Amino acid sequence: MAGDLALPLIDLASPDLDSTAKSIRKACVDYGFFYIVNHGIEESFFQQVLKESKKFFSLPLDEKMKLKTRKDNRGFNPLPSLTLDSPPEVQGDVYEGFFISSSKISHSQFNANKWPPEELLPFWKATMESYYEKMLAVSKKLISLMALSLGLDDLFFEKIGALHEPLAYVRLLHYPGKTFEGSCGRLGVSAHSDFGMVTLLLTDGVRGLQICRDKDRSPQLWEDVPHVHGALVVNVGDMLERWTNCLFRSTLHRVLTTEQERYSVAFFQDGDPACMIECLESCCSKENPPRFPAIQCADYLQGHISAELYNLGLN
Ligand SMILES: O=C(O)CCC(=O)C(=O)O
Ligand SMILES: [Fe+2]
Repeated sequence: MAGDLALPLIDLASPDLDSTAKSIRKACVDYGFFYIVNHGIEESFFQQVLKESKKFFSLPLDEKMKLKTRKDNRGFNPLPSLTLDSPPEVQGDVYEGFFISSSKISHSQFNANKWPPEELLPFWKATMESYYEKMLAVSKKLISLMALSLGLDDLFFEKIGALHEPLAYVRLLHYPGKTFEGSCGRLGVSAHSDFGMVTLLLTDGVRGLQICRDKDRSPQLWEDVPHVHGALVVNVGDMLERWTNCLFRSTLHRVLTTEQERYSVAFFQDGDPACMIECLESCCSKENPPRFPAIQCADYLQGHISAELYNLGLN
């Protein structure tokens, strides 16, 4: 039976950094999911981003397909989205998406952003670029609080280069609701954990997101993550789970198909490909030795990013 979860709510503007760090640590250990409020982003801007996203997904399919994502992992992916291990009879997840990354950095294997024509959507590019920059700043603040929560210097992840030229993405998601025939028995997004450092998720109030706190429990228990007005949902990704030697949890989550259309916007902070991911000393001991060898972020991402491209039917 699924139920509503009362996830921890963290106030990013609290002057008491120690207490904020403690709450973040507890949330990352207990759930790997929490809300942040007072992150500095106006609700009206969230509404603008969701409105622009809706305008894009409302364009005719041939217009959207002009921006189809290629090997660069940027642009449009049409509905339905296939998963890596989908058997042929499975028809894929019921969402369409759009990926945007940094306009400044061009890591060799990744190209430039794709944008819908200005004549069609005049404020689109500016809105999305601004959202990307704002999310980048919030993710950095959050990661510095996470570092504090681990007994490290607040700039620890900056100093080891993890945030120098980070690979990060805004992913607009549209779940079509009952306008799409054939949702029956399918999921909006199949069960997965995010592979990066942290994800910041903006939701529009339509239900659908669920988490499974114990993936080994049988049967699995899926709990609803309700929308909280003005808040962003944060989740720890596999990369940070690895850094913290599994102290922080990268929790399984999924999205149900819904009657109503649903829009969400995820921001994935995946770290700088040049940095090393190595279990933190403060998370290891004689009794709890490192569970993972050190790995360069680029090598770690390789498998995941190509898996992601595979998901989009590109390989
Ligand atoms: O749309 C949502 O609520 C979650 C999407 C998600 O989990 C993802 O894009 O990784
Ligand atoms: Fe996710």
